[in-house]
Amino acid sequence: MPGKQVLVTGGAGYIGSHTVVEMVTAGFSPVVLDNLSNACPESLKRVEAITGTSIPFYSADLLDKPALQAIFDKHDIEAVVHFAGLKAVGESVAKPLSYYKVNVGGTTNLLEVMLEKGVYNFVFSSSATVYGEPQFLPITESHPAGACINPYGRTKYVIEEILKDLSIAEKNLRVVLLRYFNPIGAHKSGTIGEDPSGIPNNLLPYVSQVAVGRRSELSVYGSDYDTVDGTGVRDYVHVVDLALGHIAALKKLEDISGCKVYNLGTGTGYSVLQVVEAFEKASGKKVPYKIVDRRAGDSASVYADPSLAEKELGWKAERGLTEMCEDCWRWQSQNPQGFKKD
Ligand SMILES: NC(=O)c1ccc[n+]([C@@H]2O[C@H](COP(=O)([O-])OP(=O)(O)OC[C@H]3O[C@@H](n4cnc5c(N)ncnc54)[C@H](O)[C@@H]3O)[C@@H](O)[C@H]2O)c1
Ligand SMILES: CC(=O)N[C@H]1[C@@H](OP(=O)(O)OP(=O)(O)OC[C@H]2O[C@@H](n3ccc(=O)[nH]c3=O)[C@H](O)[C@@H]2O)O[C@H](CO)[C@@H](O)[C@@H]1O
Repeated sequence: MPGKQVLVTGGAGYIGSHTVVEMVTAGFSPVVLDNLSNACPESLKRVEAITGTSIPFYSADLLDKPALQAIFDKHDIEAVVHFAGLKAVGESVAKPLSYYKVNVGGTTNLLEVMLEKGVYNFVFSSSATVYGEPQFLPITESHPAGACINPYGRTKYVIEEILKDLSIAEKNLRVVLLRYFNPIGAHKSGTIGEDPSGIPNNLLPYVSQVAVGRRSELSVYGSDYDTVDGTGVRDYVHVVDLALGHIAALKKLEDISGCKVYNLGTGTGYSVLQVVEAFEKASGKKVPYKIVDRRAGDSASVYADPSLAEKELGWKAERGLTEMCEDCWRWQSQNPQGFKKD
């Protein structure tokens, strides 16, 4: 559906902003909704600079139904790519109601408005977190899901189930659920990237903030796992590859019915120490670290079988770990304080 308008919720955020760039390149017309609770308007200004296109933007909340209705009234929306939501695992344990309200309630609001306005194409940001502790590797889409270990993960699983139920009840509805593994990296320009507020929870933002001098050393959570060097193994996927996965999903919506589920990962796992080494090489900076206790809820190894996405979406991650680290470093070194204070 090139040329058609696509509502991108959370489009000012990390994955959303990269996806908006690729949507414009692919000929779609994104319309962004974001309440800026975890993003800066600057990110969209930079997306506009990269693409040379003006992007319609609404500073609105998913929980504000009239605001959602007004956007659908103003634009001829053909599909929705739904990134908006809360994503901090620790915060979800402390504030589960906020997570259920925003992630689940926000999504049901959005779906109600879509159906009311006759919009039936939906792509959802899910997560490998829905698989819980891996029972086998690599993880295929048929791996059992739902045994999530935190409220954030449960909101993703609940939303997936809602979408499956709804796509049975609403015969016109077409849904693609994308289960991301570990998105890292940044756009080649180095002008957009991941900009976490506060102390980063995830590995790459922490490593890059150590490399740029914002933090003194990395804590490596455990070195006694049954992995190549004892540290945790994950499937890191370049955010631009991930963004391209959404383009493939949007195109797929044209020829499916019901709800389809795809893993988006590379299929290769790297340990924490392998990532640190690759980042040091890419940045030319030392990343001091200390080994500490395991983090509660962490698995030894998690990586995808991404072959279904290749077969059915024609999508395959093309960018390797070196490129992910180089691009992450370009963003971090050009924007040491993220979007806010340069
Ligand atoms: N980054 C990851 O590692 C990862 C992994 C798996 C899944 N996901 C999912 O992908 C999506 C995007 O993740 P991201 O890393 O880009 O996160 P992000 O926080 O950068 O982006 C989410 C965006 O949603 C906006 N938002 C939050 N609540 C909102 C609300 N009530 N109304 C309107 N906008 C709201 C935020 O301001 C932010 O810009 C999320 O749904 C996340 O759960 C992320
Ligand atoms: C238990 C937990 O929080 N899991 C979340 C974490 O996954 P996940 O654990 O896969 O991703 P992270 O980036 O947090 O961690 C990757 C690897 O690096 C290690 N590591 C991480 C940070 C650090 O400072 N030091 C360190 O050693 C971890 O132990 C892990 O082995 O982020 C995902 C993306 O937001 C969420 O979907 C997961 O629910």
